[in-house]
Amino acid sequence: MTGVVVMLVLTATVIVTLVALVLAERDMKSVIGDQQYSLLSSIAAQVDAQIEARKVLLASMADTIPANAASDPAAMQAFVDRHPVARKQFLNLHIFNREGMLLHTEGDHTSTTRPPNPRAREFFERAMAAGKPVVSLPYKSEITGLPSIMILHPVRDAQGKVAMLFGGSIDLSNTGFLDQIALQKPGQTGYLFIMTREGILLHHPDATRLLTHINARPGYNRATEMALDGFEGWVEATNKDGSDGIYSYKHLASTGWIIGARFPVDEAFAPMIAMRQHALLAAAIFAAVAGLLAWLLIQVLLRPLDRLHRHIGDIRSGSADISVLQRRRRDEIGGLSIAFHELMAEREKAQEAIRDNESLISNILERAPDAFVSCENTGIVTMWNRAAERIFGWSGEEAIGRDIAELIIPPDQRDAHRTGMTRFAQGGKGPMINARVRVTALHRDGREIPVELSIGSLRHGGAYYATAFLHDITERVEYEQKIAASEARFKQLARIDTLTGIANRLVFEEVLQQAILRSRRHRKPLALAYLDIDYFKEINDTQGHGAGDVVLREFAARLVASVRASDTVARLAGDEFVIVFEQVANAAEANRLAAKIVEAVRSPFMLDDEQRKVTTSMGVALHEGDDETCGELVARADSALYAAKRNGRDGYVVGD
Ligand SMILES: Nc1nc2c(ncn2[C@@H]2O[C@H](COP(=O)(O)OP(=O)(O)OP(=O)(O)O)[C@@H](O)[C@H]2O)c(=O)[nH]1
Repeated sequence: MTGVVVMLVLTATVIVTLVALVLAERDMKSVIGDQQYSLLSSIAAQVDAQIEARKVLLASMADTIPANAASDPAAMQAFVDRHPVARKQFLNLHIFNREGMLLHTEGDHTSTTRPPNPRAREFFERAMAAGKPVVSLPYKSEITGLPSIMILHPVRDAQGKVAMLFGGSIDLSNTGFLDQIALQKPGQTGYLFIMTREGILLHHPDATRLLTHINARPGYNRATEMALDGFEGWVEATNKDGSDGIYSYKHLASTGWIIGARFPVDEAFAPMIAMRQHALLAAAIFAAVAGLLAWLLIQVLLRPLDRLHRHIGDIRSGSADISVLQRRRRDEIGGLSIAFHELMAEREKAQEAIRDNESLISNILERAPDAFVSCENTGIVTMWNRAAERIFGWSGEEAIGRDIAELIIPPDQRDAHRTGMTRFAQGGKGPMINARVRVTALHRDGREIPVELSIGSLRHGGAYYATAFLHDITERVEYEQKIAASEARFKQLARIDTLTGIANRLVFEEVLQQAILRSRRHRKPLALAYLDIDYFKEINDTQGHGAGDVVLREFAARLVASVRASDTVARLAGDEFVIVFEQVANAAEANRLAAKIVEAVRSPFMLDDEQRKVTTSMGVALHEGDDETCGELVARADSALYAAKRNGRDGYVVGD
């Protein structure tokens, strides 16, 4: 954070400095340009003044020039000698006739009578027409070979007619005419130059370019084009060598020439660049100092926060308790300490509650009546309570850290167990999770124990655990087995007549129904016999109920012994019995069977070592595959029985 603050201070300082520099440089450039143009205007005024002064000088001399000066060199010489100033101001003084023929030259004492060239001719005519001094176009001096100009003044005779032309030539390089200009060049590397409005250079630091056109060099300079178009003022432009400069242009009032100045940007802005470097350096130093101060300030401000941080670390490591927090401070740190103290106090309380809960849960699990086992998803046991020790025979110490499969899973179930654990480890729940199932577990001694298993899954500390309650149901299974055996006996009992041991009414009804169906299917008749012991009540009454029971048992036994195994003998109630004969060929066979049974009963019964004659009456009904119901068949057999009774008992009747 401190670094961020320092960086912010540094960045802000640099940005402010750069913005200030950009604004200052823009203003400074404007100042330099304006200054440059002012200087140039002043120089232009000086040049104008120099030309005007020479014009005036020439005019004043022309007024006093001797009339014979053109024809008498001595007179001309004497005249010039009387004007030493003119000798200094002009390279040569000349006298021309009206046709432009040079009549006399003073200075180098050479003379020529050559007629003027067309350009000179035009210049002479202009001078004569003007009637006042005029300045020539620049030309190359025949004497010096240097750029020169000439001021020409018409000289009039007594009649006011132009008698001759008086001229003074000026060497633009050597007469000191422009020396002052050169001295006022901008900076060290800047320079001044003069060109005609057509672009012919009259003055330039590069002497080879004199009297050549400014655009004789290939390339383009926007400032030059602007100047040739009449621009006055200053402008920033790139020259033909690719170098930037500030260009100023001013037109001379006297000649229309353009005086220009070039000030290279490198030099013009050198102070500004230096100032920029100084400013940036100063800004950097300022920023560094400000950043350092900010850092120190932050350190001081953060010291209490550091202390708080240290205290929190001590509290976390356990080397201090929450009382070390400085809650008396009346600042933000104090507020933070109070809030943190409260938070820690609440946390400690919550942790204590969690510990209590964990201890309670641990105790509950440890003392649970059922075995509680937890294991990692690899099967390694992590918890094993007392009930697990008791039920499976392994102590907690022995079991924890071992594979649950080795401890309690019967060998034939281990493959299935491992498949389930692998699926659990891969995140799948499997059908066993959250289900209550009855399985077999293994005791340490090899016994298989039936258990009721409830498996759950638990995520703790980023890992998944399988948890299981195993309830030993050995006693329940034994009890259930006993109940099942008892119930089986009770069915059995429900289907047997307890006194005689033969089928009861329930079985009879089932058997009859099935027999009728079979009879219809196989188209074989069946016979139903309905029997009743004759005068049975009398036996009970005379010899007691026990003797009656003996008769009933013996009677049933004789019936069973008299029929085929596929036939069914049942006692309906009291002394009433029935026999279902399956696959009876016809009524004749039914008669034969009935006779055989009646005969079998006739043999005396042994009651209390006494013989007693017992007889039975029997009604038989034949069923031959029609739609007759069980009830209808029984009713027919019953009425046949009554018919037998009516016939005097101890006999049978086979019904229609
Ligand atoms: N000892 C004994 N007697 C029974 C039992 N069930 C019914 N009885 C008796 O059997 C007798 C049946 O008599 P009935 O069949 O009505 O009359 P019966 O004396 O046999 O006369 P008929 O049938 O007309 O020859 C009744 O006295 C019943 O109390 C039993 O399980 N044991």
